[in-house]
Amino acid sequence: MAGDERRAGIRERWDAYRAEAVAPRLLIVRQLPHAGAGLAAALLAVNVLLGLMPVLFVVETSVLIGRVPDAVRGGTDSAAWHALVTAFLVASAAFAGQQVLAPLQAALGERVQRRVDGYFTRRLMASSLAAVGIAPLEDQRTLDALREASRRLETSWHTPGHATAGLLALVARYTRLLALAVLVGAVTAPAAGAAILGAALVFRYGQRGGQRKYARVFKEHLPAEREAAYFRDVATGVDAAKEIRVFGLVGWLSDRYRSSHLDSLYPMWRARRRIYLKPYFGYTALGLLTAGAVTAWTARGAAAGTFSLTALALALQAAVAALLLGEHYPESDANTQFGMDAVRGLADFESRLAERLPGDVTADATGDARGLPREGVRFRDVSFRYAGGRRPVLDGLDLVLRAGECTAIVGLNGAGKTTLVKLLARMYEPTGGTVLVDGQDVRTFAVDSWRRQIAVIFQDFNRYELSAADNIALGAVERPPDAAAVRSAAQKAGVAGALERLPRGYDTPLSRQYEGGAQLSGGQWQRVAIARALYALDAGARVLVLDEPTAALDVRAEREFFSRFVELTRGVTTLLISHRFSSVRHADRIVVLEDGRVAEDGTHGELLARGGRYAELFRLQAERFAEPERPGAAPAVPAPAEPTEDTP
Ligand SMILES: Nc1ncnc2c1ncn2[C@@H]1O[C@H](COP(=O)(O)OP(=O)(O)OP(=O)(O)O)[C@@H](O)[C@H]1O
Repeated sequence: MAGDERRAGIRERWDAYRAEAVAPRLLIVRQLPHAGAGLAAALLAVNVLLGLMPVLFVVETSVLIGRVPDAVRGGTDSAAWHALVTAFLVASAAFAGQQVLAPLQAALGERVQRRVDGYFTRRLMASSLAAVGIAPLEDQRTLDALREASRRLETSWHTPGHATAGLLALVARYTRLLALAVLVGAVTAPAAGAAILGAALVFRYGQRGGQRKYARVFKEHLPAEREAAYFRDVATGVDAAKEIRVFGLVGWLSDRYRSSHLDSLYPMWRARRRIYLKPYFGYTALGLLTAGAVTAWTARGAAAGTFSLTALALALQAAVAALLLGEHYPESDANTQFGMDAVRGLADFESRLAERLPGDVTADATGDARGLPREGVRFRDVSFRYAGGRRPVLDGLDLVLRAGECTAIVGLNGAGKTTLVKLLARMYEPTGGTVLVDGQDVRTFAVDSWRRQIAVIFQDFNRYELSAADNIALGAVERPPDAAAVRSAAQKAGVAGALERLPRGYDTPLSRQYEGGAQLSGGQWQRVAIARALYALDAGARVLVLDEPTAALDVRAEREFFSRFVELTRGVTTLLISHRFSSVRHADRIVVLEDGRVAEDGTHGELLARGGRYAELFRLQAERFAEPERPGAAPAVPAPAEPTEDTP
């Protein structure tokens, strides 16, 4: 019974060791082909030679010592003297070879590292972009795996490439250890060689196994470290620079950084002492004992006259050099440990993506959506709940977006308006119900084909650090670059003048990070985003989605945009989301979203006449604009941009 338990315990420990130490190493070995067979073979050969050179040095210096008495006796013209010189030259060559090979090992290792990291980065990008929807990229465990995979590449430190080169560098160390142990075994006694090898390996296990345990602790305290990194980034970045100063956050930020940094460091220091310090005494005692025993053995042989001078020098040098190999290998250990974690992170990330998470989008359909919708898009009994969400955001939603019409959606914050857009653009799959395009399930179309029919300006649209022209042309990358279409879209969005006045016109990078780059205002950026959507329309998109398209525009610019809205969206199926009722009233139809479904539906006039939710919200906003802030004071905000004949 006790034997069974012991066996089960050993098996369990072996399984854990295999999962933690063996499997990741095999993963790294599998990266080798990405370094190129020739380069990997060259580095392997250099490492073998680099392992053998110090052994040759030990042998030749021992031979040299052994030849000294005869050479001294024979004089400088004797054969013994020439033999001494030959041993000296070979030892020097071995030493010089080591000096030449070490930088070569570093240079080839760096090439291996760069190639493997290049491959790894491409694979990481491809895997991230392979997610058809965005649900997997919002899952916490998937994100953690992605962070683990990308963190090392961001810092270019302990990357998968470093791990691959580090693993090959171990060949040099172990070749040397093995050869030295063989020498001790051959010269002193096989048992002495085995003892030296065993002691060095136990020492190594203490070092490398300690590193593994330390990496485990490091991972456990990653959240505190991540928090510290966040505070550091906020303090050193430009995004929060204004608020930090205005709210006087400088001292607070430094304190928070310091406390979270120390929170992550203290337990690691404690763990380091526990993992390395105590066992260190045990390993050192074992090393000293082994070295003492082998030395005594060798000395006894020498005293008995069974050892030549060469053998004595060889045995002592080899034993000491072998025992020293039980140390930490700076060129390998941290690199393999943390680089392996990155490789494992990518493997985990890819397998998480392969699992279908709730809300994930299927991409196997091949239907062609070109030219659709001709009749309209229908949300039929659609429900949606975010992964981990407590309540559904959409709950049995029935809504038709008629082709060629503009439908506006209004609703309170969090009503699910943007979620509806994300379902339309197939960022998620509904958890219930169906989205139909001209009566056909949207899932029967190839995702790309359907997305090409949609031009969206998201509320949190992207500001690409690219030229102004590229920022607009990204609306339809499948179309060959068309400068005239870019200018026309900018013109329609009312931003052409501002872009032409930039230092290099449309070629100006829209970021101060680049030389000659320019920074646009919030409103100008929004117009660039509108231009991007209009460019997509020009390229053939049939559905225009505007999620708060004028939130950053001044009143006059908003008015100007909507005065041309009908002309810009003629014949286009448009979905407009806005909290500004002065914008919404331009729509052919207005839908009020509440509790995950349509609460009201009609034209502006109809909804006002009904006196329901829309009328209530409209009135609230109109009063906000119409009422002076203080009795007798002028209105703080300009009056609504549109005529107010319908305003009660
Ligand atoms: N990625 C997400 N994961 C989990 N919950 C989310 C996610 N995105 C939005 N939600 C939640 O879904 C609800 C609806 O959000 P949505 O952005 O669709 O609202 P909205 O009507 O567009 O709001 P607003 O008017 O403030 O822009 C909110 O309660 C929000 O917290």
